[in-house]
Amino acid sequence: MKSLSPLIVYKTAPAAMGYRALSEICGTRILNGNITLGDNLDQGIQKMGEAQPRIGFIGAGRMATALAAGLTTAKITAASEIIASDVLAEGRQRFSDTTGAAVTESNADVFAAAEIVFVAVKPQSLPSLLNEIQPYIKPQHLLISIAAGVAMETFLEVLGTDARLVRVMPNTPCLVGASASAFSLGGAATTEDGALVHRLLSAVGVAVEVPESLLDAVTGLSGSGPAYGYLMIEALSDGGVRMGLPRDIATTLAAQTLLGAAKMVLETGQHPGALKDAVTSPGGTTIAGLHALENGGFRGTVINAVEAATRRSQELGK
Ligand SMILES: NC(=O)C1=CN([C@@H]2O[C@H](COP(=O)(O)OP(=O)(O)OC[C@H]3O[C@@H](n4cnc5c(N)ncnc54)[C@H](O)[C@@H]3O)[C@@H](O)[C@H]2O)C=CC1
Ligand SMILES: O=C(O)[C@@H]1CCC=N1
Repeated sequence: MKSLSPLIVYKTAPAAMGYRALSEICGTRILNGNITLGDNLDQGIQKMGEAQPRIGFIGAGRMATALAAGLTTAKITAASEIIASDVLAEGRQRFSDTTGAAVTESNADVFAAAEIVFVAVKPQSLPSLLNEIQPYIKPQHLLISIAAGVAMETFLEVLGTDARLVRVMPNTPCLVGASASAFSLGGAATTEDGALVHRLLSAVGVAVEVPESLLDAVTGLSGSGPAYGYLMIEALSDGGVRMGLPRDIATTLAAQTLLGAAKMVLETGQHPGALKDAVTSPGGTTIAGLHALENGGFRGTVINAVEAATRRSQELGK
């Protein structure tokens, strides 16, 4: 085992990887919240709090709650290492009930306690928020914006170009470890910051790095996309009910069918069109259903939906 000073342990342990990363790096063990140092370490970090960068959320709404709950379920961090602020008591209550993490009314508290800070307020709340938090941001902070549409330039104009900033477009299935996220680095964000964000997002689903110019399209597709999926599931279920199936059975079959189709695309690597053809017998049932969908403009409607949501994301940033 290497002999490392606490400072190097602190800098080397990927922020937010928590107990697990510290253990891997320096052979520490955690007992009752205290670190037992590896045999060959020179000296010690006595308490976890001295070594562990924490994760903060400004805005404890639906997306922040889903992310925090997903991260703790994935054991990438502990609830005790998360703090969130919200102006609304209701938001704070829901966040703490769902995640078990600390909450506060004060955005300053979050910057004092956490080094990785997700900005998770609505785009419309951002202009005043940025002015408020500007004095709290120090070099140790990595800022992660999940706001739809808002370019990193808007942040950096207020915060200065030396702020370490990453823009992420996640989606709510991170709650169940099945999100699709994309991110871009900005400001003074380093490759290590990018690797850290990739690890965090990968713990709750799939994550890809894209140029910032593509993030509005990502928002129109996967950011908003879960809602399109729910609509499809609900519609399939309605179809089943119309044809006589009980509602609970229809919804289970509809959701599992979309899950199965998605897994087939991701796990076989086959083109969706080829997989569709494998379901479609000549003169059979599937082509009758597909014909009805095509007559209703299904593909064009879905393409229009992604386009409309992308355009709205672009507007929100203006
Ligand atoms: N909901 C979703 O599926 C997704 C949302 N996003 C983005 O995440 C962000 C948050 O969205 P949601 O969680 O859906 O909204 P939300 O409305 O559920 O949460 C936002 C929270 O921010 C709080 N807030 C407002 N001003 C504040 C301030 N000055 N200081 C502290 N807290 C403040 C609000 O009280 C609210 O609880 C948005 O920018 C949205 O574009 C991104 C991807 C998906
Ligand atoms: O509807 C919205 O504006 C947010 C951004 C992506 C998903 N929900």
